Amino acid sequence: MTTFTKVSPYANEPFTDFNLEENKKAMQAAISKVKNELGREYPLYIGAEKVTTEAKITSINPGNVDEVIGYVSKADQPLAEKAMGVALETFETWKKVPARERAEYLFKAAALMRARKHEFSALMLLESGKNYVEADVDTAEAIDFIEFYAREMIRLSEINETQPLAKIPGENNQLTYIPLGVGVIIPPWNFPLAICVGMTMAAVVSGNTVLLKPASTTPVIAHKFVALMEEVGLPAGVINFIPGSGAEVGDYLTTHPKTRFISFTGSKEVGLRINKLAADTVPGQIWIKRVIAEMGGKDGIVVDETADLSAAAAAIVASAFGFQGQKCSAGSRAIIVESVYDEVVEQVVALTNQLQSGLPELNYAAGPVIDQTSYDRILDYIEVGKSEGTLLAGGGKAEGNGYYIQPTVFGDVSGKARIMQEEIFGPVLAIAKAKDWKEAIAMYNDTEFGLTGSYFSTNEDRISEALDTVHCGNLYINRKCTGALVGVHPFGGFNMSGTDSKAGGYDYLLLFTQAKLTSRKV
Ligand SMILES: NC(=O)c1ccc[n+]([C@@H]2O[C@H](COP(=O)([O-])OP(=O)(O)OC[C@H]3O[C@@H](n4cnc5c(N)ncnc54)[C@H](O)[C@@H]3O)[C@@H](O)[C@H]2O)c1
Ligand SMILES: N[C@@H](CCC=O)C(=O)O
Repeated sequence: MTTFTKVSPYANEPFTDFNLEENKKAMQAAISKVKNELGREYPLYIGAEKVTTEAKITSINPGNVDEVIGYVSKADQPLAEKAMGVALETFETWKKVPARERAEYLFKAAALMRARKHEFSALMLLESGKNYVEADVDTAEAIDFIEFYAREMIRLSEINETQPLAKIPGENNQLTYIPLGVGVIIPPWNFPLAICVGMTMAAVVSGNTVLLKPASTTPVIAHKFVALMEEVGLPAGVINFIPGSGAEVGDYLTTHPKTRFISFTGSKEVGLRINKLAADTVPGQIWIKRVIAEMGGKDGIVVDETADLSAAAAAIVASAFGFQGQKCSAGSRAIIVESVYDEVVEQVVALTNQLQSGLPELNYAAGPVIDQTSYDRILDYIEVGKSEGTLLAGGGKAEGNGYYIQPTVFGDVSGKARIMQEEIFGPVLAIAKAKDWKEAIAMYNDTEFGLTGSYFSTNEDRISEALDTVHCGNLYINRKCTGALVGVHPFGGFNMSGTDSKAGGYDYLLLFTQAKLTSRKV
């Protein structure tokens, strides 16, 4: 590669306005195109080899369970081992590719993804059950991650100029950020493009090679991204695509002596397991594995009596039910000061009752949840909720040939109730009453998680105290607790929400590098 893209200042990818008929039509056309391509087979990528296995993951549309999205080959341990060998070998050449050249592959990928934006969103919508806006936001975030990390790698490679070391006579000192080695990338299904792309690209642009094991419910959209990277000419073996069972392939690679780092986003249970397994050294291992683990949340919105109550109610509903509550940032709790409790709850219930369930491709506000396991778990939690609070909206299954659940609201829930403490990861909102704003903040802080939170108030002294005392990685004032933007709201949580890696922030790439100091006598 010789000619480089001119690098403009980073800016977020704009969202599509689906109120405009032309944009709605463009998305519908993309859905029709993608539907014509459903049911294909997809291979593993191990270096330059495309491997087809007999065992397959069948990916289905959660909103219409008779529709197969695709059949994806499935890696086992011998194939994972083969991919590890290729990734190790490729690392020896990839780590020597200059940072600017590595970034160039990302700029090309971002341009191509932007040109095919609705196609990516349409496939994601069919495979994961997102509506138009949610899918569009996910694709925009994927583009943002690519653009942002490409620029970040360039910045990091020039850091000697931007952050010079203190000078002493007789020495020339330099600090450079070099890659780690082979990493295992394990994304979740709920941001099946953005998080998969962000985690993979951060590792790769930093000079590492990776084994990408996508979530088993959304492997086809992950494949589309891997195929895009092949199209832009990323050398074979830099990204090895190995869908497979988390327990089988995941555990194998987590405990592998040559695994240098594991970048995981998913549930607390799996994150803690990876952290534990990775901490044990095995014969042949000469490093401490680095684990980046972004996990679950029990996020909440606190409303005091001085707040704009209508804005608070709208934010509660958007945060609780966007993508059916299947976001780590979902506001699954609301804690409201008693003097305005009834008024806010009344508005929340009215707004929730307006959310209609139906097929994502017809752009209903409320779509399906991801699979049978989630569906059963969420319905079980709804039954728990019926004994822990007052059912105010929803409360069971919704119509449709898929995993549809009514947006559900429980009121008068105690802070210690299971539905106030445990991540449900579905369209279930628990509301609690607090005697005053201080008690409300204390209730917000009383969980093992600490990912996102919002505080609604117009009182500056309280806002100032909330900024200090609400303990979470992403705290928002007078707005919803979902929707972090790359480069604007670096994202990651405290406590059992993970390692607070701050994806989309200026520290993120440091997690995929090690700093080397060289000192030369002159
Ligand atoms: N903090 C964040 O930034 C963030 C972002 C998105 C989702 N999440 C969390 O992710 C969860 C939902 O996603 P999910 O259902 O895909 O989570 P999950 O933990 O079930 O799975 C995540 C990934 O881990 C893999 N996996 C499963 N067992 C494994 C093992 N033993 N070893 C290695 N990998 C294994 C899965 O196949 C998948 O690819 C929620 O808890 C949500 O809050 C967190
Ligand atoms: N970054 C996303 C959440 C990612 C997890 O699911 C948000 O801010 O809403």
